[in-house]
Amino acid sequence: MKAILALADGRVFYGKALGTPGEVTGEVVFNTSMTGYQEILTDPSYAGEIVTMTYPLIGNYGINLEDVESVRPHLRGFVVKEASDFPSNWRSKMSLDAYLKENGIVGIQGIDTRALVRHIRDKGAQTGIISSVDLDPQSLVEKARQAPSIVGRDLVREVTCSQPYDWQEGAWDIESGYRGAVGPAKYKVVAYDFGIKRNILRNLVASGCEVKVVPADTPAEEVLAMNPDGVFLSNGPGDPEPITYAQENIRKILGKKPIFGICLGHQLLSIALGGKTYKLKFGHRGGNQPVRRGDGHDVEITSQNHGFAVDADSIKDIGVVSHINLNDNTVEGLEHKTLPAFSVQYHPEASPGPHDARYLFERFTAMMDKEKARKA
Ligand SMILES: NC(=O)CC[C@H](N)C(=O)O
Repeated sequence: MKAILALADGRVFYGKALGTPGEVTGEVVFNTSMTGYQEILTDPSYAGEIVTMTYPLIGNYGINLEDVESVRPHLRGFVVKEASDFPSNWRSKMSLDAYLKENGIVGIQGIDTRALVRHIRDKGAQTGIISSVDLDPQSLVEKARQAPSIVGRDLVREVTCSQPYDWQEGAWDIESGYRGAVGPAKYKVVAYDFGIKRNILRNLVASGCEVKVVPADTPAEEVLAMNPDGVFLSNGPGDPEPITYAQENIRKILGKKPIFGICLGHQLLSIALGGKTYKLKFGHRGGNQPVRRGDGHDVEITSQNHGFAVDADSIKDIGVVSHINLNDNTVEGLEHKTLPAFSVQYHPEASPGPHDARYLFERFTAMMDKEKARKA
């Protein structure tokens, strides 16, 4: 079945339908990871986005039931050069195409993804449309132009949980799968779910935390009444600016409990501190983003997925920029100058991606230890 990907600026790509036939609009972005497509599909941060994989063959190890970051795929559409019809892996349960169909995700394959990515890098990420039901390029470009932009929209409400819940799953092991906690929990953590990835929760459990996940709009008073040792701010989709309720809650928790934020959580913490965010030209999405730690020569290779960033100047009076992206010198981490609060723009839980930054979970537990000792 034929399919078309059309961009709002008029560029059109002709390919074949992948997954569910239909039509979707979203912000067209690209991810340079060579593997990890299951984690990418199920990362709620991709809500509202049409994700293009730059690696040319996707789906070759199939779909298993374990490598998921949430219950279902959240991205709007999926673009690949070639989807493998012959997955091969001991854990594989179905093909990529079957999984996309089962979850109602519209995709396209067989287009020149290199040309698409060069176009996005030159012109910037923009709204696009995938369709296998309307094959008129002009009509599709027009629909892409009419579709809502990702800027200024609250996408968090679409992905956050509706009720609080406890999380118990820990790290994965090749022999036994996901394990529970390794010993009795030392820390009580409340995690704000702005679109949380499961591997963050697993890392918290593996670091000795008992975790309660709460909906994105849970009032700070309720969180403080649970008397946690620390509060975690999760990743999530879209523009951080319109998520004002979260910024207000963070302001109320700041200084009362240690805070650790990842990605959207980092952006929300920065805004809560008086900082500003802006939209990057085409974002950072992939598993090999180089990040410099501190002022020295320590470099981490990191997993990233973000289209917005924190303006360095806007936070210089309240925070120290702890990490910098070496590709474009953008802010990748922030530490409050006086209060126990820090955050990173990238993904230390590394799902998918390298594990260089796992130490940040220990930094959080060390911060909670210090606070406990100070209050004892
Ligand atoms: N992974 C994330 O949390 C992404 C944060 C935000 N939605 C951005 O695109 O910048």
